Amino acid sequence: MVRDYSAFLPGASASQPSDRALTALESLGWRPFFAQQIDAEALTETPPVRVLSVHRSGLQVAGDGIEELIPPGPEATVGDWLLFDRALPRNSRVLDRASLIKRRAPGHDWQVQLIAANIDTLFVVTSCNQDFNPARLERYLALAFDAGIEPVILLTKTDLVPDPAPYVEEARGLSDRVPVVALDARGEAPARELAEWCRPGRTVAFVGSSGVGKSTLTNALAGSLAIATQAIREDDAKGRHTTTHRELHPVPGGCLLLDTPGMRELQLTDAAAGIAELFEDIEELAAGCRFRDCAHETEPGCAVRTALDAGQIDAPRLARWRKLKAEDAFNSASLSERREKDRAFGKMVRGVMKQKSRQKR
Ligand SMILES: Nc1nc2c(ncn2[C@@H]2O[C@H](COP(=O)(O)OP(=O)(O)OP(=O)(O)O)[C@@H](O)[C@H]2O)c(=O)[nH]1
Ligand SMILES: [Zn+2]
Repeated sequence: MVRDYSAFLPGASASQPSDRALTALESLGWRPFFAQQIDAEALTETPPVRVLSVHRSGLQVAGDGIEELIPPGPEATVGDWLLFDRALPRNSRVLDRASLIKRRAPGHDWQVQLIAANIDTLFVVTSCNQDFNPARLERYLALAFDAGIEPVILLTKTDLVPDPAPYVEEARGLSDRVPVVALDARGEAPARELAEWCRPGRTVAFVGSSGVGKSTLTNALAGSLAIATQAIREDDAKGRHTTTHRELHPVPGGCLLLDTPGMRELQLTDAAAGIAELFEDIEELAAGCRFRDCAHETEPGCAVRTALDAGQIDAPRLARWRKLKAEDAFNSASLSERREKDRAFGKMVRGVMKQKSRQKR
């Protein structure tokens, strides 16, 4: 079949998607950022498909008239765009990502795991009660910034407090770049209040602690769509039937909702850029300290302490910045240490092999 992909070529997006009905690809999140990475010929030869979920048996993908299970091979995660190679599916190329969430693998293995790609909005969810914790919110915000995603803070359970205003105020104080929405997650409010971010073709996800209302919000957006039980049957590479769960859900008439187990318990990995963005003011001050490695404690000429003493920055916020920096340094150091160890091990193995081959001669 010949398809007209001209609308996806660079420069062809003069009309905003909202002016007209979205094409099949656009409803899956396709936009100029991805189209710009390929030429028209590649578009017809290797049609773009989006990864809906990742399984041991492969990648569940969807495109314009395409629903396939690609065998394991491409280093992709849920939300990724691939150029589907029909002849050699495992060679399908992963397109550059607009955003990427990764994390340190759980346990004592320091490997980086890809969690989700191409999310547009990350809703950082907390409730107006004891779950509300500025340090945890900042951790998620830094992670979002680091991943290249615009975060939005969502305060749920407003119906359970006499006045949600103090929570809203504190959340607003975390960053002037992050919108804050407070609502009752049950009922009509989410569809209405989140419409700005949940437009067709946009990809959104919820993060937050257990019990804050992520499933409730998901159901509120998805309406009758029972996401938790939405299983798909597929044949794996060996023709066996498997039942899997889709993790990227097209919401009828709306956005794409990314709901994957990996989004829970996220840790910071190499998130220095995100922390720097969130604490821009403190980082700027720190750049003015006399010593480059200033710990902002007792060093002379410390611009951070001066600002603190002058009441220009908030002491608890400074403490949280320090903790996030320390945590990120620890995680990142562990990664590079591991790489260092791997190199040393590789060198040792090569040394032994050389010796052996010499002995054989
Ligand atoms: N009153 C009220 N209850 C809410 C609100 N949001 C969620 N709940 C309730 O809080 C409980 C937990 O909500 P969930 O949506 O399951 O929370 P979750 O974040 O998905 O939790 P996990 O699945 O454990 O990660 C449920 O009983 C919800 O009905 C809200 O805004 N107001
Ligand atoms: Zn200092």
